[in-house]
Amino acid sequence: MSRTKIVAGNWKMNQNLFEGKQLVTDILKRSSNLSENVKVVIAPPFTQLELAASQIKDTEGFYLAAQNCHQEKAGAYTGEVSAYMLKSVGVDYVILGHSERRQYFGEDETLLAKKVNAVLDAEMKVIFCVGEPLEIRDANTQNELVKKQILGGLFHLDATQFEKIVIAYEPVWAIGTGRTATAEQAQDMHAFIRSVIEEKYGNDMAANTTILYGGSCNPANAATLFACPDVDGGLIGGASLKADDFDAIIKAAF
Ligand SMILES: O=C[C@H](O)COP(=O)(O)O
Repeated sequence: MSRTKIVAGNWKMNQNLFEGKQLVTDILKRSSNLSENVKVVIAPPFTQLELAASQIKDTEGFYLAAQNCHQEKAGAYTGEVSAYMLKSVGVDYVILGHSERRQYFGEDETLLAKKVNAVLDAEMKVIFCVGEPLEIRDANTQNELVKKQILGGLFHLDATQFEKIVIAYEPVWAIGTGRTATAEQAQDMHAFIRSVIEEKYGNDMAANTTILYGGSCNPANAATLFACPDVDGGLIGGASLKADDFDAIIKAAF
């Protein structure tokens, strides 16, 4: 088994250019000299990407992600940004399927499958988010929903393409709420996701796919979550906006 551990900071719609520049500087000050088996991914807003790319370019172990992209390469889509454009500013990963995109922008599996293709065509990797809202968790049908999200968004890919996918499990009820999934809940879902991957792509792919946990992850709970055998790091929201907290979470992944 050779899984890459990743700690990714999703800034969401936060930080102007100057605040973001300072945040990257502060993170680099604390978290450089990482071991090679942990990757740190910074996902700032579009406006920050080019600058952040120049700030991290000489620091080993740091990578850049965008938070979304359009599914087409170019055209009359006012206000949109394509994967092809993101690649040209040095983006390595694109986050797709985040529950906020699903909820506020109506993104469904059909659209997400096209976006996944666009990112892979542009030779970047995908951090594909899945996760259930509270009512699904309360009804104990979270496995069915997460399986449907993975099937619809990713299972059209061949094995070579699927190797470029990182999955992030983010229970919607834990995002920005301070209510974290227990280590047991996270482990159960991550193991289930691995079993779903195994059914289609086999044991090696299942064992090698990086699966992140996201949802109110912070310095106090990161080590416990990351100690779960099927949790390979985290997708961090609020705590990624504070350099000290993000650094502590990164160090919990070692
Ligand atoms: O993408 C990140 C997640 O939505 C988690 O956000 P949070 O850490 O603020 O709960």
